[in-house]
Amino acid sequence: MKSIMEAYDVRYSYPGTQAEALQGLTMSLPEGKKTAICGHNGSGKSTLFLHAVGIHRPASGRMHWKGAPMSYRADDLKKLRQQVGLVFQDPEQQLILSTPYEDISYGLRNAGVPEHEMIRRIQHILGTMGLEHLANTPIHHLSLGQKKRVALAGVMVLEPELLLLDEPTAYLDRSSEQRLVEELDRIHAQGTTVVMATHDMNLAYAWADWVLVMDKGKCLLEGTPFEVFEQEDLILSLGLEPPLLLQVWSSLPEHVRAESFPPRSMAELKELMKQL
Ligand SMILES: Nc1ncnc2c1ncn2[C@@H]1O[C@H](COP(=O)(O)OP(=O)(O)OP(=O)(O)O)[C@@H](O)[C@H]1O
Repeated sequence: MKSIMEAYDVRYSYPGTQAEALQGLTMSLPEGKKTAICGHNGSGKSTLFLHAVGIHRPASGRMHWKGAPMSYRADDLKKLRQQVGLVFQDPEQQLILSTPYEDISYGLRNAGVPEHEMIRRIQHILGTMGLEHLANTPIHHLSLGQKKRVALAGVMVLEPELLLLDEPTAYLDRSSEQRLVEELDRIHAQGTTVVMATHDMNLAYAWADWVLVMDKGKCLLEGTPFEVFEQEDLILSLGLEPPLLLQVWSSLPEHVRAESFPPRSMAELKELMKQL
């Protein structure tokens, strides 16, 4: 599997702290896939993302982008941040201007995109993300789900090759979550590598092609969702909840499991249940 970004033995401590947030992190993100990075609070997921866009720099070890060591020169970082988009967990940290239209145009303006091209790209992203009617609404009037979509639009308008999302579904209701996941699938289908950090094992299992599990600033496990989550004892020992679909699957009779694949959705589980 070709990787788009790698970390090699990366160590990092926040200024003024003793403890290391990344403690020799080695991992790779597969190109063209949907990857979920799981881990409990403080395992280092956000710190990894901040390294991925060059906001933080390893104290030791290396980050690689597309097979080459990352360069921290200002112009290279500017280029990197157009190719690697990061959506923060809290949209308030990301949305700085007063309306979605202005906010989405900010990155394009910074990137020096000509005015006519800027207008075309903003109209396109507002349309594809169903945000046209909110374009000139004050951001503080938007719901959390709407703010998260605007923050995503502001990153996607730069057409990154790698999209990183930190807890994109946190605090969203079921329908807003569904809508966001559909949006991510659409973005992925158009060729973007998509990576989300999440606490939601059910979502990671159902959505991802590839899963990384982090603990104490290291990557402990990686593989397909089934390969990772079938290691139930390890998942539990890391304080994570095994996905519900797999818990139900493992309680099905041996003969049903022997003749089928583990379900990735409720619909697939219901089909299996008919065999009982
Ligand atoms: N700005 C900061 N200053 C000091 N320490 C920090 C800072 N941000 C994170 N840390 C510490 O670094 C470690 C890794 O935190 P990080 O936010 O990367 O984890 P995370 O897996 O993203 O957690 P969460 O799921 O809660 O977002 C934690 O011990 C955390 O307390």
